[in-house]
Amino acid sequence: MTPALQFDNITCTFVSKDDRSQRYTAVANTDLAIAPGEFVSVVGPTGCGKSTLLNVGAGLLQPSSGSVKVFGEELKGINRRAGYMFQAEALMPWRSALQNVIAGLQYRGHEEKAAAELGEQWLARVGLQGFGDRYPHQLSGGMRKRVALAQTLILDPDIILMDEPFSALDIQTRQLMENEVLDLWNAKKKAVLFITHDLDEAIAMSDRVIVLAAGPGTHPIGEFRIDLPRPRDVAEIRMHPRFVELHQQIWDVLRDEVLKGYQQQKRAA
Ligand SMILES: Nc1ncnc2c1ncn2[C@@H]1O[C@H](COP(=O)(O)OP(=O)(O)OP(=O)(O)O)[C@@H](O)[C@H]1O
Repeated sequence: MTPALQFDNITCTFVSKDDRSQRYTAVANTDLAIAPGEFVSVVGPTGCGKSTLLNVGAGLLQPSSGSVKVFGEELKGINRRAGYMFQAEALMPWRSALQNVIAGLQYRGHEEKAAAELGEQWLARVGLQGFGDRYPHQLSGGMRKRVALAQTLILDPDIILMDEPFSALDIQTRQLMENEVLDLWNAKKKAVLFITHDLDEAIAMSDRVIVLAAGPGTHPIGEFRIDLPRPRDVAEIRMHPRFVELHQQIWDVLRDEVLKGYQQQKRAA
């Protein structure tokens, strides 16, 4: 089957922050393929290159070498078949929740009334019925994330790219959001590339977990199929004996990389 998103031998180098005459290789020779409908998480130590990889998949960053294919076609420019959700707040503070949700439809030239109707449906789907006229500052952090989720999914992307979308939330809200994402994903089965440094979150959500090495030159060093039953409740699945087993196996690979990443950050500080 043609992958929804395929990274072929991706390398990304940047001008080094410490010495501008040097280049820093963030990602090196990375291959990764995500099947249509597959939920793949990428975990790795802080600063290893997870976001860099996601930005390459989004078409926001041109790799130094290698190529990205989207449903078999070479990606040039922005990945229009993908929707994104980033860690940082992405809502426009001057727009109401509804106007934020339908922003992408408006940019694509959809008719206003139909867009607003669909927007209301999506607000209801993420549990925000009746909140459409609130502005971002009038919503809690969890509600703002729900608006951002609706804003991404309303465009019905074939690929969803998420970069630690819930890391700023408290644990209960986070688990609620994770379950909501899983429910929505279960209903439509899109390809998901989910970046996180939280191994529990990665296992609970995914079909497959990829472990990246500490930088420089990060690349996948482990790949684990998550053969846990679905549908899953992210809080309950953590008690499953197979979850504990998988966690142990993946942590065995990830632990050393996290330690290396930590040492590097200490040296850089
Ligand atoms: N535009 C850039 N210019 C220079 N260096 C960069 C640039 N973007 C990323 N880097 C460097 O590349 C490395 C990887 O960064 P990246 O943000 O991809 O890591 P990450 O794994 O997502 O980190 P975190 O887990 O902290 O979010 C870091 O050392 C970062 O400083």
